[in-house]
Amino acid sequence: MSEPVLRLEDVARRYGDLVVVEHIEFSLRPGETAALLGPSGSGKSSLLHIAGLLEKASAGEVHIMGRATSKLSDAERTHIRRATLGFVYQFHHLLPEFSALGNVALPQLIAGVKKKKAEAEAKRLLTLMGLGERLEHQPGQLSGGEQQRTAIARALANNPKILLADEPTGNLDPKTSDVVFDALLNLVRKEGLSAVIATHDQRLAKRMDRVFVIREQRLVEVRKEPV
Ligand SMILES: Nc1ncnc2c1ncn2[C@@H]1O[C@H](COP(=O)(O)OP(=O)(O)OP(=O)(O)O)[C@@H](O)[C@H]1O
Repeated sequence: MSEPVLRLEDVARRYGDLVVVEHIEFSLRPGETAALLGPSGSGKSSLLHIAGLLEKASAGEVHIMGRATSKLSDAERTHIRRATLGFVYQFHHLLPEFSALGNVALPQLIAGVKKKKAEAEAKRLLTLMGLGERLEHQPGQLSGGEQQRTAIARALANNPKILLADEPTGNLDPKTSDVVFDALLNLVRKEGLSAVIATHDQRLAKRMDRVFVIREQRLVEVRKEPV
């Protein structure tokens, strides 16, 4: 069996006296996709932020590609995050003055990739997301679903190993949500990525390899049975 790309070991998140989650054990292998379900306020975003090294756990350890991260400096955590992780949020956070191509190329340019190569990769990803005809459109000229597909392409632009998505279709109508979710899963599988996707939508969750739910501060694997 291959080593997990992501492992949470006895992780807890507390805010003062409020225990959001505790004793969280989770591991994800290369190429696996996992859905993260749970009622509003149960801690899905908190867990994704901890797994994505955006926040520190109150207790426990986060291993990324086999490396324990809790004792690393902020700079080292940022380095691992940029090299290994891609993020998609409910709201796309695209830069309005840049084209779709520019938005997807930008993280690569920041990482030091040459402009021509960055734009070629941006074009490849946007085309895979069905936006080959929309490369020069600015976010304001794109539909909500197209904006979110651009944000997904941007999350994959630095060739991450793990995609972390927080309600990536939560802001879309059901039909658009299906189209965007399909595009997301297809791209994740084609690129051989692992992914954790927080969602309220059990129907979408069932299309992932594994299904987890946060219940009474704990993470429970429910697989594909009804939650
Ligand atoms: N910075 C903070 N300070 C205090 N409490 C916080 C903070 N951030 C989150 N919380 C609390 O932690 C709990 C979990 O929040 P979180 O955003 O992780 O839940 P969620 O499952 O993602 O919710 P939703 O589905 O509504 O986005 C909530 O009760 C929230 O109020």
